[in-house]
Amino acid sequence: MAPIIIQPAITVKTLSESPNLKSIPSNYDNSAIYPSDSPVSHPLHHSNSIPTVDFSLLTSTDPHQRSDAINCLNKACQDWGFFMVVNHGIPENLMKAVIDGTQGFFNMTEEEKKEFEGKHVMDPIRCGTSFNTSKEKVFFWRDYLKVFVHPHFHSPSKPEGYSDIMLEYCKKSRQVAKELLGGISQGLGLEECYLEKSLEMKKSGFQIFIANYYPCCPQPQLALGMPPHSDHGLLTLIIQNQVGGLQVQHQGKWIHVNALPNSLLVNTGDHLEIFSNGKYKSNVHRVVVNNTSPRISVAVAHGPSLEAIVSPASPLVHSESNPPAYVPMKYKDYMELQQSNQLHQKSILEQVKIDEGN
Ligand SMILES: O=C(O)CCC(=O)C(=O)O
Ligand SMILES: [Fe+2]
Repeated sequence: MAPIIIQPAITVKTLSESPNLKSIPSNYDNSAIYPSDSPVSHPLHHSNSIPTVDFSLLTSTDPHQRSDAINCLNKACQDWGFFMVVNHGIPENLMKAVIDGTQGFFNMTEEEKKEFEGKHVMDPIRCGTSFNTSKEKVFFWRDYLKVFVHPHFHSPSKPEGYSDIMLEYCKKSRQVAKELLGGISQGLGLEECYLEKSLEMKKSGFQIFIANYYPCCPQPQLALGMPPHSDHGLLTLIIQNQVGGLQVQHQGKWIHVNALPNSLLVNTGDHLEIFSNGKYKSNVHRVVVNNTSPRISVAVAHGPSLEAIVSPASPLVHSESNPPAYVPMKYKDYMELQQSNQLHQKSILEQVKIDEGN
């Protein structure tokens, strides 16, 4: 049985709404563990600009347009592990409905939300605060709802209409992820469907819907919404309520993400790093909070089948010139390990990495 998560008595949203809250409780003060480090760059000048992938070119019938888009996508995976997708075809009103429905979910009373709390890290629906309060001494300024949505669709029964919106959005998001992964597969020199086939994604690819609520924080410089971490899986697609806070690590610097309206933000995950044998490093990102506007984000992670044993793709490894750099591991075991521990940098990926020189 997967480990149990014990939740704090109240959510951070309720805590943030306490009258006259001027400072944060010491168990939310992350400044000793994560001291403010290097200055954060706003991507204004060219070298810092976050890559943008035009999805309409990737799906174009013109082979030149498609091949340019594939090059752009693969360069983004190699240089950043993070990119924005525009012209993705997911309707604006559906994206807005997802954010509004998520607001509705977190607006429910503590008692109503308790019903969806879940107990174990592999429960298909669970909401809570921080990341893993059973393991953390200091909590993050974040409430979450995590729902397994593929191959079996789950959803909380409240608020009304949320489930239908989630279903529609997750379907569309899966389609976008499939096209991106096809382009990535080709960019790695493989057939378009190689990745999808070898990781058994078509029927049983795992998809998880993660809704995040970062309330206003009276001392944002001391708190952290999410610590530096990489995601499990292959690609995470993120949308937000136009309030910034996501920062990505690039060439040793934190870059603040200014998302284009209606764009999708995409992170490459640990399993793309493993599959590509380290060519595409999973992106490290974090979330900072502010004292003026609550931030809502919805991150949908797309991974292999939970039963797939993920290892570097065999056509990409050569015993002498490019030996496998990661130990094969079942995706389900990897995910359970990540969710059962503290979230920190790439600590789980380090455990499957084969040390150079061994
Ligand atoms: O809130 C965000 O923008 C990112 C959330 C995130 O990194 C995650 O849920 O893994
Ligand atoms: Fe993440």
